[in-house]
Amino acid sequence: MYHSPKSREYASPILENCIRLHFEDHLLQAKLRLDMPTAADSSSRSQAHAYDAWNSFNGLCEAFMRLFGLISQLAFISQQKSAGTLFTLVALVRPVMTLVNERTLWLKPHVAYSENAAYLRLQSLQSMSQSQFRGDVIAGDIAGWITTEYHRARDVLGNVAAQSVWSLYSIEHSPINQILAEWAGSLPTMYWALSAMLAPARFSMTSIAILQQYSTSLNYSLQMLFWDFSQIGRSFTDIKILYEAASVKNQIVDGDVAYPRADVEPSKGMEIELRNVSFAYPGEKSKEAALRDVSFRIPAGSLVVVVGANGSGKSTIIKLLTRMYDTQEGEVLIDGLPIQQYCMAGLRRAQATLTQEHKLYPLTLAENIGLGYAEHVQDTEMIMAAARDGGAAGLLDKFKDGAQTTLEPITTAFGYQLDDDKHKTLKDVLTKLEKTTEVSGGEKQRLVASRTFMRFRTQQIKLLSVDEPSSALDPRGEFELFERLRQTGEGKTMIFVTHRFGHLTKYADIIICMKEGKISELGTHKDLMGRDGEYASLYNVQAQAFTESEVAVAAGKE
Ligand SMILES: Nc1ncnc2c1ncn2[C@@H]1O[C@H](COP(=O)(O)OP(=O)(O)OP(=O)(O)O)[C@@H](O)[C@H]1O
Repeated sequence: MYHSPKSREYASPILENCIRLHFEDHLLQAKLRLDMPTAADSSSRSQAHAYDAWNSFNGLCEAFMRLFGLISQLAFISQQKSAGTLFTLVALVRPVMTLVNERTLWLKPHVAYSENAAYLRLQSLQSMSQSQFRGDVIAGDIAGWITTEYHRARDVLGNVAAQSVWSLYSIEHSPINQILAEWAGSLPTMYWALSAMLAPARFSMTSIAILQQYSTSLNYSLQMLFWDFSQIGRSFTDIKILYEAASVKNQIVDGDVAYPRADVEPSKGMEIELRNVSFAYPGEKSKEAALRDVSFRIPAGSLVVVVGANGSGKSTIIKLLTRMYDTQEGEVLIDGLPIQQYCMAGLRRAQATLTQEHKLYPLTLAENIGLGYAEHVQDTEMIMAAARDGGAAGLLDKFKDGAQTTLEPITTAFGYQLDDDKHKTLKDVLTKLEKTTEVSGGEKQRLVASRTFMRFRTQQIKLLSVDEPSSALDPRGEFELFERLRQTGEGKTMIFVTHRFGHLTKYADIIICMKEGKISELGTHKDLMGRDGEYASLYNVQAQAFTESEVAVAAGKE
């Protein structure tokens, strides 16, 4: 059969597409028919991918082609007068030895996982560079802590090999098999040479044949050398890309003025002013900017409540104050100086934020809370006190390992070629390893809130920004959290972004009401209620809900 590489190049993508689409359709239907409990059960969750089908098909074709090639080669050699069956057997010794001695995991159903605490710690810390944690890492100023802990874990790991499980498994522990295989590789040459010596008349072409064999192996060695060099070239490119990534310039440029400034009267709070600020998120598709010509001034130590409809720009104000972004127009002034002039680390050390975007780290509960004050991450007493403030103390008691529990640990476990019926024991092991400890959304919010209370213990906080952190909390939990935050932040500047602002309004010095990226109203509760505008309407909707529920409760009692 004539086989053209060009025709293969053309046909292969078409065939791959057909097979892929066929199996994608098949998998889609298989997944859609699953009910909720079955889908949640990891042992029955389909781990198949449509591209596996193509890979298997491709692999099978290659294997058959190779087998066909081998049979043709063997048939050709055994037909040669000067070679015969004995030579064919001699030529087969090495490939057979290699095949028998090869330790490969690919053909065995297996479950692999790591138990090495230092390795798992390294993986957890590495995962904290992912974008989902960026906000927390920047606001919490814990990049330094992560790096130190990473180096510590690497020292503990020492020389323990961290390659993939497949390469670790295939490493030959004794070199004897390898040496024997090398010798076996020379057997054909020895056969030719010996035969030529015993019957020189029959082997007039012997020397040429040996030379031919040498040239074949030389050719092979050269090809391998070429391949090695191309690999080295690729490695250099990879290293270059790595270095380039590390030297990419941040868009937010650090300032050099230390915060708090020595030339400003000491105060417990931070003075904030926004002057004609307009801001659109980089790459945002919306035609409207998130903030448009926003101006206000918050004296140090004020309690501010920001209200407004979804998407009106409330959270964006907090993001500008933590310098997650810089304004495109207008100015943000902190204690009278543009925010860009301050050294970011100092400015962030003076801030505590609590938002719905904060995440749980893949670390212990103690570290999740303690990282609010990285220097005291080992201080159990302080952590427990912060957990009590955040309403998470009861939660820590719930677990067998208490504060040392890791809720969402990095999992290194995976299974390969496991059949539901045949490999039940391995499947059970995998299910057990994959199990994470589940907590409710409200419990997560309590843990994250405890981290903020831990941060207060640095005694450096001058601004507390709270952005709707209580969506999953029950009403009592939310009320208690806001009360504790308010009391802990007494005297500091506090900004609360919330839709449920009823119980905060009586403490608010300033209420900012946002609408479509602009300030629609600004003043005290009394002022704004008197105006009977946007704020009054939002307030009345809440008040009405309370009144209606009271009427319903009263009606139920009758
Ligand atoms: N990271 C982002 N990238 C692009 N656009 C964003 C981003 N975050 C917010 N926006 C957009 O900016 C506008 C203001 O969003 P913002 O989150 O400040 O509103 P909000 O008043 O806090 O809303 P909510 O009450 O729903 O939390 C919205 O139109 C939103 O879609």
